[in-house]
Formats: sequence, C-alpha cells, structure tokens
Amino acid sequence: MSAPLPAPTIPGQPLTALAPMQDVTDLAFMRVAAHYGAPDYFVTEFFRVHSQSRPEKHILRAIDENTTGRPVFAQLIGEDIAHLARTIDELLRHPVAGIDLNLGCPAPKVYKKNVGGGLLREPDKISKILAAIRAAVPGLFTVKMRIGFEDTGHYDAILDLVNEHRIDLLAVHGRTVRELYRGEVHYDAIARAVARVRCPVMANGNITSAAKAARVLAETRAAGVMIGRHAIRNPWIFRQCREHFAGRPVTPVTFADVRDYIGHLFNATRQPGIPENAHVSRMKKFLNFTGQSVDPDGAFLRDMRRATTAAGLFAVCDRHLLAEPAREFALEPYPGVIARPNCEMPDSAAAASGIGGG
Ligand SMILES: Cc1cc2nc3c(=O)[nH]c(=O)nc-3n(C[C@H](O)[C@H](O)[C@H](O)COP(=O)(O)O)c2cc1C
Repeated sequence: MSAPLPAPTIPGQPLTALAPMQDVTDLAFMRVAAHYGAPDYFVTEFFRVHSQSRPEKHILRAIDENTTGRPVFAQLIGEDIAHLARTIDELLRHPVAGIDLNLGCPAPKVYKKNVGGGLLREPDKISKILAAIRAAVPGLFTVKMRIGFEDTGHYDAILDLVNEHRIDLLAVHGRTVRELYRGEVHYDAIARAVARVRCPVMANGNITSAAKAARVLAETRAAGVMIGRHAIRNPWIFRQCREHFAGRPVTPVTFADVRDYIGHLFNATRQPGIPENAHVSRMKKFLNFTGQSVDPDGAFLRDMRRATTAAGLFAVCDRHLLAEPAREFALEPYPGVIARPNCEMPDSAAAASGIGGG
C-alpha cells in the first residue's frame, strides 16, 4: 500500500464513505453531511479530463476548503492518458487524500465517449489507464466501478487488473451500466470482488440504513459501505452506522431534526447570484430523497413539488414536519414512495433529467 487508508472514525469499525454524486456532493453538501455525522471519507464529483480540461474550480473547493475533518478523494473521469497524468499532477498540489477513477458513470453522453462506465467494455484500455495513474500517484489510488457494461463478462478480468496495478481501495456499485440505478443490487458480485482483490472493497448500492449496511457487510465481507442517495435522504446515516456497528441502538431522528436539516441545507447550498426559484428547484432535488421517509403516502413529496418560492417550500416543510415535531423519521424509505427524477428510470428519462454519475 502506498499510503495509509482513511481510518474509521471509531477504530476497528467498517469504513463508511459518502458516494460521489454530481451536482450534489459539493463543498456545501459535504459540510452539511459532516454536521449531522460525517462519513469516514468523501469523494468529489468527477473532474472531467480531456484535452481542453482544467480541474473545475467549484469541485476544487471541496478539497481546498474542506473543513469536515475527514479526507476527500478527487475523482477523475477520462481516458486520455497524457491528460489524466497532467490533471493528476495539478490535483496533487491540492490537499487530496488520493485520486479516484470513475469506471461506472452510466450517462449515455459519458459512456459514448468511452469514459466512466463505457470503459468497462475494454479491459485492455483500463489496464493502460490504471498503469498510468498508478505511476503518477505516489499516494492512494482508488477505483469506483460497476460490475460490467451489459453483463459481468469482463468483471473478473478487471478485478485482476485491480490487483496487477496495486489499487489501494475499490468501491463496487453492484449493478451493470445497463442497470442504471434500478432494481436489485448484485451483492453477490460485490462478494466476488472481495474474494478476488487484495485491497479493501467498499460495497455500494441501495444501502438504505445502518441495519442494511450491516447486512450487506455480512453478505459481502466488504471492508466498508459507500452510501449515496440515502445519505441525501438521511444525513444521519453515517452516525447511525457507527452506532449500529457498535451494537448500540440507533439514535432516532425526529421530524424537527429533519426540518433543521432542510433549513441548514437551504442556507448552505445558497449561492450568490442564483435566483430564488432556481435555488428552490435545486432544493427540491434533495428533498425528493428526504421525502421518501416522511410519510408512506408521499403527501410531503406531492406538496413539496408544487412549491416555487422559498416561503412556499418552507410552509410545506413546516406543515408536514412541525405539526408533530417529535415524530420519528422512518429509518428506511417507505416502499413505493419514489423520488422523481429519481435515477430509477429508463436511460432516456435519466439523461433528460441530467442525472449523470456512476
Ligand atoms: C445524482 C447522482 C450523481 C452521481 N454522480 C456520481 C459521480 O460523479 N461519480 C460516481 O462515481 N458516481 C456517481 N453517482 C453514483 C453514486 O456514487 C452511487 O454509486 C450510486 O448512486 C449507487 O449508490 P446509492 O444507492 O447509495 O445511491 C451518482 C449518483 C447519483 C444518484
């Protein structure tokens, strides 16, 4: 190993990480997540690497202005070896915990350029890229991958490349690119990675609660869990994981706590010059996830989606969350209460909604 891996906040526990999410996991969101119970480490949204690219300034802020107390890895998406090396050289001048490579993004506009999830079709190309990045990164080099493009035909070969190129940590989202964000996660495939690679593996995909995290860890024997959408819904999830892993009861989250989170998130993500309606629209994307645990009928989500002003949005939040402030926020999402746009939809709709990622 080239440098020490992030340490779990509580020694001896499985690792937790906030999954990188484009347009979500920026500096503001990382700080909010840290406020409610930080994951053990963070990963930035992806820096796009191509001949004209320079590391995006707003993503760099998540590294340079990190006040969370936890390490931040810089994620890259690209395939041009010279430009990857140039970008890594630039990023290593910033306080990054390490460099992460995206081998999972399923957005058609990304995979059609043969980057992100598109690379999973070409193990030979992956091998060249991993070799080049390994040579350029003296510290930690991590990979976040899906289990294949159409199917898992190249999966074992790619896992062997993870060993060959001495990757320090591997996060596996247990779906193929074609499966997008829908349906069951193939935890058995994550277990296959754990058995095959020498480095620690982070299990990713549909980890909805601390109890689910423990079940996935038991099934996969992974070193930790990486959580994305359910940390937007419930930013207490990492604290709850630590409690659950320690054998303690999970501290309940009340509706008053959720109202506090929404207010905090609103203030933290507000950007100068962004009109109120645009900020409200962005908030609604976050609240789409949070609303999955407010009521089993989706009434909060329906009302929230109609709000167009900050005052209207907060009136909905107050009506649904402060009438019974001590009520418990459900630990799991209510079945059938779907976030829209929700990443659970077909290719074209997901592309139209701008959901990219991995
Ligand atoms: C809105 C959104 C943006 C995403 N952006 C990225 C990204 O920039 N890089 C990446 O590796 N994965 C990205 N992902 C994938 C997540 O990191 C994660 O692998 C996926 O959501 C499954 O985990 P979850 O069920 O815990 O959300 C994104 C996912 C979503 C929903």
